[in-house]
Amino acid sequence: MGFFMLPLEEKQKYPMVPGTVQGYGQAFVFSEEQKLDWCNMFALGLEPHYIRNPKLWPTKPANFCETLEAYSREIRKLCKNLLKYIAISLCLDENIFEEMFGVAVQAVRMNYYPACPRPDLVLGLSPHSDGSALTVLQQGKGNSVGLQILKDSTWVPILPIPNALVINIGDTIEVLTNGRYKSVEHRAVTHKEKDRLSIVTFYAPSYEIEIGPMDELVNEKNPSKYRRYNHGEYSKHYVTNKLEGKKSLEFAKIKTATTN
Ligand SMILES: O=C(O)CCC(=O)C(=O)O
Ligand SMILES: [Fe+2]
Repeated sequence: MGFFMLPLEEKQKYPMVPGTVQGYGQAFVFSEEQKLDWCNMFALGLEPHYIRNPKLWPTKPANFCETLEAYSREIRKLCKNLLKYIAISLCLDENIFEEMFGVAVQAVRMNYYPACPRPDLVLGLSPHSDGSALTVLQQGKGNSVGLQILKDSTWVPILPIPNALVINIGDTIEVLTNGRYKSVEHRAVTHKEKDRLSIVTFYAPSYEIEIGPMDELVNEKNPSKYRRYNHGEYSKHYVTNKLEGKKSLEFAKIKTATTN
C-alpha cells in the first residue's frame, strides 16, 4: 500500500503517459466520453530487462524496488511451475510452455481502489479477461471484497483467503490450449467505506513468438478455434483497446463462415 499513500505530487513523478502502459495513472482510457474506472494504477514492466523504464521506478518508499524484485522472482518461479502442471494436466511434455515462451514477459500492476461514495454507479475495474498466459493476483490483507468472476452468467465474488494468491488463466493459454483452458472474465467492484489494493502479476510469452492452438490439442473432433498470430501484436491490440469482457480475444478467433 506504501506507494499509494505517498502525496500526489510524489506519485505524479512517475506518470503513465497516454499511449503507454507503465507508471502511475489510469490505463485503458481512450475517449473523453468514457466513464472512468474507480482505480489508480501503478504498473511496471519487469522482465526481460529491456522492457523496464528505470525512470518509473520510485525512490520512495525506500525499500520498494528491492521488495518488488524479490517478490517478482518468486512469482516467476510460481508461474513456471503452474505452466508445468497445466502441461501435465493436458498430457503434454512438462516443459512445453517454457520452451515455447522464450524469455517470458513479466509485468506487475498495483491497483488501488479508494472507497467510493456510490459503488452502484461506478466499477473499480471494467469486465475483462487478461491478455497474459497466467495472472497471479494478491489482495491486500483485511481489504473489502472487490474481485468478481463471471461464472454461468453470474458475477461471483472471490473472497480473499489470508496468505493465498488468486491465479487467473489469461487469453494466451486459452488460445494455446485451443479452449481446453478458458480465460476467466473478471471485474473489480468498489466499496462504500473501504479501500482496496490488489497486486497483479502478468506472465506471458516473449513478444516475438507466434501463438496458436498447439498441434497436440487440434484434431478432427477439436478443430482449431483460433488463428496463428504474433504475441507482440496481440499485446499491442490488447492495450490499445478498452476493457470489454472477452472482446479482445475476438482478435484471435477464427470466424466461421455464415451463409447470409
Ligand atoms: O483488483 C482486482 O482484483 C482485479 C485486477 C485485475 O483484474 C487486473 O489488474 O487485471
Ligand atoms: Fe484482470
